[in-house]
Amino acid sequence: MSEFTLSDFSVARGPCDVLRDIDLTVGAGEFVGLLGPNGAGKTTLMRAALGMMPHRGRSTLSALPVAERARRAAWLPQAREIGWPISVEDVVTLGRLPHLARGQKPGGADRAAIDKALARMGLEGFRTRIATQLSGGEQARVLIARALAQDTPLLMADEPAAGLDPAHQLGLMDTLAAEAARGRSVIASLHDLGLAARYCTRLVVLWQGGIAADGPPQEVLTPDLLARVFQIRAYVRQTDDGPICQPLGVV
Ligand SMILES: Nc1ncnc2c1ncn2[C@@H]1O[C@H](COP(=O)(O)OP(=O)(O)OP(=O)(O)O)[C@@H](O)[C@H]1O
Repeated sequence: MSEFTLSDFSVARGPCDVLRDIDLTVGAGEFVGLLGPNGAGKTTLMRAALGMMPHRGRSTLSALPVAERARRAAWLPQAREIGWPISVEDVVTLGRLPHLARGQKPGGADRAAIDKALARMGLEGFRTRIATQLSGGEQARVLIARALAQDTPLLMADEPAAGLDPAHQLGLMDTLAAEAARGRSVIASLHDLGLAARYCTRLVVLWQGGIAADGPPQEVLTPDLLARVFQIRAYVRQTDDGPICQPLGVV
């Protein structure tokens, strides 16, 4: 089942098209790593697809009424700062708002989703902490937990691993992969090609306004693509632990 489709999708920022005539469909169970050098349009694609930015062409998400969109897609933006001095539990509870009628209090199913999201991000001991008093990486984990608690068929995340320590990066990628394996669609922009190769079921590479490559990691991360798009050479191997991609140098 397709959770998300873009057709003839173009986005202008300033006088130029950043994305031109993109066609992309993401199905249930896919964990898509959205790759591309700085400025390739990864954030633009996700924000415009969600209807947060004007675009031409069609996005099945932005076509939905706002309330329905929030039940279909959770969004984790690149900026990870939490603005209000409220508890971690209250921040994560905000993820349940799309499922509540106006003025309705969270019920048993909401509490269960909140508890599960806190546990997935290793935040049970942080419940009552004031979110603004946490470290940058801890705040990032709280916002990821909020997106998980939203419990939507689609999860879109802009550089979710940025700022996390190695154990929490791996834990996060395990979590996102598990969400996809359970039938959700996950789209995450990533700069870490190693994490992308290891965890994503599919990589979509944006470059020069279009899709330069789209497929399983081992088919996408070729020496030619790495040199042409990323200007790097890398060690890429299939191992018992999955594909490994370690950048080695600039070409
Ligand atoms: N307000 C703006 N006006 C004009 N151009 C913009 C504006 N915002 C972004 N851009 C340009 O749009 C292009 C795509 O930006 P975008 O943030 O989507 O890239 P990205 O792939 O997410 O980059 P990064 O990896 O650096 O986060 C960039 O060239 C950027 O300079």
